[in-house]
Amino acid sequence: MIRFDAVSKKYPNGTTAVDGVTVELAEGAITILVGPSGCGKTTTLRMINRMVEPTAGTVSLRGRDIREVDAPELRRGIGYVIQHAGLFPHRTVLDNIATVPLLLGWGKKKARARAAELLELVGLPAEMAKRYPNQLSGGQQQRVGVARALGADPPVLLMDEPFSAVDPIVRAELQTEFARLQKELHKTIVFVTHDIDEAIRLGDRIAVFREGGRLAQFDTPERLLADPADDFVAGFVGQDRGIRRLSFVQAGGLPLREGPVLPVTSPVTEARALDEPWVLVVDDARRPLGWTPVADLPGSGTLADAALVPLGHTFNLVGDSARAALDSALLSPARLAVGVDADGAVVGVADAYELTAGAAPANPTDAAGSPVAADSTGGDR
Ligand SMILES: Nc1ncnc2c1ncn2[C@@H]1O[C@H](COP(=O)(O)OP(=O)(O)OP(=O)(O)O)[C@@H](O)[C@H]1O
Repeated sequence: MIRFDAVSKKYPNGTTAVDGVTVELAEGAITILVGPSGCGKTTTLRMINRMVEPTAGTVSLRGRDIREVDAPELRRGIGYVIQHAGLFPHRTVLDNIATVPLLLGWGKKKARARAAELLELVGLPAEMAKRYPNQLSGGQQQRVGVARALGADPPVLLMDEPFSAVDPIVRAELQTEFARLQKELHKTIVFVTHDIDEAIRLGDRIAVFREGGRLAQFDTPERLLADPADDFVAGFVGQDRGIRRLSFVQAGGLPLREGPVLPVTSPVTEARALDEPWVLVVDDARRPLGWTPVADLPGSGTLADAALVPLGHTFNLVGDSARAALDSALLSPARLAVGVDADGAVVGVADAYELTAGAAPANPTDAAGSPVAADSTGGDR
């Protein structure tokens, strides 16, 4: 656990970068430091590995004041990843990753074996080991940067805007990989970003800083969205926080109704009798085939003769979030989200109003469910 106790940093030029921060960062969790430019995130991060010394207060790691620990010894237990990866250009990928084990005197063979393991861990193919950093894409370089920081298996990882220099698609990939990696590794991670979406996606806890280096709120992503401490935090998390919050509600608890759902073998007369504008046509295993507008149905025959309009997408009651469900409603031609079970069979439908009424309790502390790991519609929470 990393503890900041009334920590301030005033640089010699008079800038107060961090002002009286008291916060406890949990072991084995990802804490995100987020806030506008110049609000003291990097300074705060660097005070953990003594690259910056506080001018007041105490930073402690597992109960020990870090001033009592030799900086090199302290840093051996703390990996550090920065924007643009900061790789050594004249060393191969493998040697870059092996840097810290070599510094620790592991011997070349053991250090390289470890580096090869890490290359695989971060999802890069073995043949990249011999390349030089400039022969990799930005995203690949960042992965190497993460692998290098993990070299000596440090319990703590500091990451300063590690994914900011890549395009949004690669960035999303890196975030997904990083979340997967952390599930395996359970490191204590402190991660700086100015991107609130990244913070919400990756953080177990988020520290929102305001200008002047003060902590505006320290909370779970869900609480931050549901109950921002003040106007600054509300503005920073964005206008659409209500929708984003739905990412933290499991779809399993949403209220669904039977809806206008009929097997493809049903006569068209049955579809008309439902007195609904759209009917969802399903196969014999209740898997959805498509929506059909009742007004366009042929005069006779079965729904097999009906023209089907694509569904948009369904949402899964196991594993998807309420946000995926809402998206499903908004993209549906019938404006009805289709909830399916693990076999893809239709369980029920709901419109956007029904979904959000069921998913967003008035009292934020009642919010149902825990964070949903992955959102099958693209996870863009
Ligand atoms: N070495 C330094 N000397 C003087 N002032 C500094 C120094 N490093 C940072 N600052 C100032 O301290 C404040 C906080 O900087 P810091 O880099 O911690 O902010 P940040 O939130 O990480 O910013 P960004 O998102 O732009 O990277 C800024 O006003 C910055 O100009």
